Amino acid sequence: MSNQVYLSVGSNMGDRAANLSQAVAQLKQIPGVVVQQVSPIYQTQPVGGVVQDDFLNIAIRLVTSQNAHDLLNSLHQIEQQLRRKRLVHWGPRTIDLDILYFNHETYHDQTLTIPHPEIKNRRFVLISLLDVLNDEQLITQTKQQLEATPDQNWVEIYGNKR
Ligand SMILES: Nc1ncnc2c1ncn2[C@@H]1O[C@H](COP(=O)(O)OP(=O)(O)OP(=O)(O)O)[C@@H](O)[C@H]1O
Ligand SMILES: Nc1nc2c(c(=O)[nH]1)N=C(CO)CN2
Repeated sequence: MSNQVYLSVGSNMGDRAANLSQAVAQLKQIPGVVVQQVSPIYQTQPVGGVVQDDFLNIAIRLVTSQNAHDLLNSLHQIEQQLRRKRLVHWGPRTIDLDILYFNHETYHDQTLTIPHPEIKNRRFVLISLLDVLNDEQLITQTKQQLEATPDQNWVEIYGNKR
């Protein structure tokens, strides 16, 4: 379980809170994954210009023995099980699971970019990530990114469910 990973999870279709909790439950079932912390749920204004319903978003801290590509495949399986359909880029979705950080690695190929390139552009990611980070370097960096982000979309606590 040597890899420290942070995820962002979002839903804006159907029973959004149920979608998030099912995604967390399914993450816990993946062999070689231990979920360590889940942020509060945030209700967030859609980022990116597509007119669509508000999202619920969470961030997750986990450790895994899987490599990044195997973890991404596992996340895609969860998305398929929750019947995500990819129709519109940055558009509505029952569930979306993004890898934000994988250790302190940087990586890019056709299927995977780490760190996720949109982190600093998304307040909902920065705010939820700060709830689960336990890495001083990333906490400092994330606070700086939050102060500097041009994203002005609202982000509010949705509830106490985890
Ligand atoms: N860090 C990453 N986490 C998750 N997916 C990634 C990552 N880097 C690249 N991808 C790739 O992005 C592809 C498209 O993802 P997706 O359809 O979820 O994009 P999106 O949710 O519309 O946009 P965004 O990734 O900016 O949130 C995935 O199939 C995956 O291969
Ligand atoms: N508020 C919010 N906006 C988004 C989100 C999201 O999860 N939350 N995901 C997107 C594409 O992944 C695009 N825009």
